[in-house]
Amino acid sequence: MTAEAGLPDTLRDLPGWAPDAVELADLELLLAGVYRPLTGFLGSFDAAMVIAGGRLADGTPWPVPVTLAVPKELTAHERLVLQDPEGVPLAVLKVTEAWQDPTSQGWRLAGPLEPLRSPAHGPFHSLRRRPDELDPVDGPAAPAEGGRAAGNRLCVATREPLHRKQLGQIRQVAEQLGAQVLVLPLLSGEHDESLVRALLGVRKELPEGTRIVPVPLPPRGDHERDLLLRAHVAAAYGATHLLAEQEMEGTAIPVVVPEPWAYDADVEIWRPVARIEPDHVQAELTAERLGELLDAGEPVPDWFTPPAVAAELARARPPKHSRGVTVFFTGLSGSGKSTVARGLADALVERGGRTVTLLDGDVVRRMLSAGLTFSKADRDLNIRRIGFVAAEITRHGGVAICAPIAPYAATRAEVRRMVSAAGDFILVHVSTPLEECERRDRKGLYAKARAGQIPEFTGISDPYEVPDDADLVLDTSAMAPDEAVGRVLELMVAGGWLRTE
Ligand SMILES: Nc1ncnc2c1ncn2[C@@H]1O[C@H](COP(=O)(O)OS(=O)(=O)O)[C@@H](OP(=O)(O)O)[C@H]1O
Ligand SMILES: Nc1ncnc2c1ncn2[C@@H]1O[C@H](COP(=O)(O)OP(=O)(O)O)[C@@H](O)[C@H]1O
Repeated sequence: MTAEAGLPDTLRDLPGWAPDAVELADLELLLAGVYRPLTGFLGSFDAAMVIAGGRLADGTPWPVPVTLAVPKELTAHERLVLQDPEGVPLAVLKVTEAWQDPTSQGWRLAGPLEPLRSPAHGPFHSLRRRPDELDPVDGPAAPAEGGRAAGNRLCVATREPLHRKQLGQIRQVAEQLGAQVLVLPLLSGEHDESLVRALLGVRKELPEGTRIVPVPLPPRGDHERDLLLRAHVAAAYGATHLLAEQEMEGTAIPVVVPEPWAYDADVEIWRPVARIEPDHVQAELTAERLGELLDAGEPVPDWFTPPAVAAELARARPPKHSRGVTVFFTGLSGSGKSTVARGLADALVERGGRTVTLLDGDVVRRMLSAGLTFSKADRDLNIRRIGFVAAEITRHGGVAICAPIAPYAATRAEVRRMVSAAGDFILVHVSTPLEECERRDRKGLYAKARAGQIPEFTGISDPYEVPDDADLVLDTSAMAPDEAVGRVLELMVAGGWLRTE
């Protein structure tokens, strides 16, 4: 793969590489100066020091390894063009080190970056700002009661919408610090538009002059290091304080933990708990209860969150009966996947109210995956393709029914992750024993496999990893097809994906 035409001649012959989503976010932040003092991807020594002790090799605190994974073939080059997923060149990496990750053994490239152009798409791209594009904090805010510190900027870096409680807390802390507020919606690739819209929707509830600047910062899976990184990002954007839910030592700028607030149901107002009369009723809506309301399509109460936020919450997590869902059947050849999947698709179409797409194993092999073999690599690719299509169907609120063998647990888990980012996922293991499948031998394939005419035949000469995470297990040797379909429908009704008839 070489970089696209349109590049300066000197770069046109360089190899190109499209980093994954987290690396691209890192690239954008590196190029924008948000990750200063970092100017490129880390080498082995820096990465090891960061992982072990949260510091670069020169002792500078840095919380997360910012690294770039590449295939081994790309490790022999001195320069590499980094591209977005569509092949648009973003930067040139000047390779200073090719190294192998000691845990995964995967290859990494380190080195400084030379920007070519800024990544220029994604929802709300027009709101993005480099730190140097943000106005400096203008002097002291209009002085209120007594001496306020000059030039304070309070950063609220969030992956969640702000409800009435957080809005009250932010107003209180900003007032105490005399600070301008900077809200950084942290984009992770999932429901980003909803998050930004929900935050724009409450701008008028935030102190005047509040800025909202989306920043691509997917979570790293370690709460503490995530918070440390947020503090670095906030500092790069000129923040003097970071609002957080927990105290933390060693942050780039001080963390401010707001005092607890609650809803005083007697006077119908959110306020600091310390200011609520002891005999007044305090109300809260737990995350769990909020999820239940959204799943059931019930309104989120106005006392909890402004209507603009409630509307975005409902859009990001629609009621289950209209939320996209993938029903993924897995099992041996002849176990009954196609029969039950087809029966389920028919039953759903008959009930109405849902759009249904059936991605049967055999049909996919003729269409999406024509030409693929039954090697492990090709089976995995086949399942990933099915997962990609199912995730898109799910994202658009449809029901995707898939019925491949999908013999490998890790690949099924990958599909579960892809789909779950877009909606819901139900795994049905059609567990009909091999003897029964072989007895049925509808296509005569088992006989051929036993005769050695089909190498790598699942269950005979190729593995099938039995799922331990199935939401439903169906042994069709002991039930009629209608009953098997009925079981899946029951599960979908019980789970709220279908309304009771
Ligand atoms: N070697 C080998 N192993 C398993 N199956 C084989 C093989 N060769 C051909 N077939 C036929 O292909 C169907 C399975 O394709 P899948 O796409 O579902 O398989 S996989 O998920 O990619 O493993 C499967 O269809 P089903 O019987 O519907 O499962 C078989 O008919
Ligand atoms: N309860 C059942 N559910 C599904 N199939 C059944 C059942 N009982 C018998 N069968 C038969 O088993 C065979 C299963 O084939 P198929 O649905 O193509 O399986 P797969 O897609 O897993 O290869 C069909 O001939 C079907 O009629």
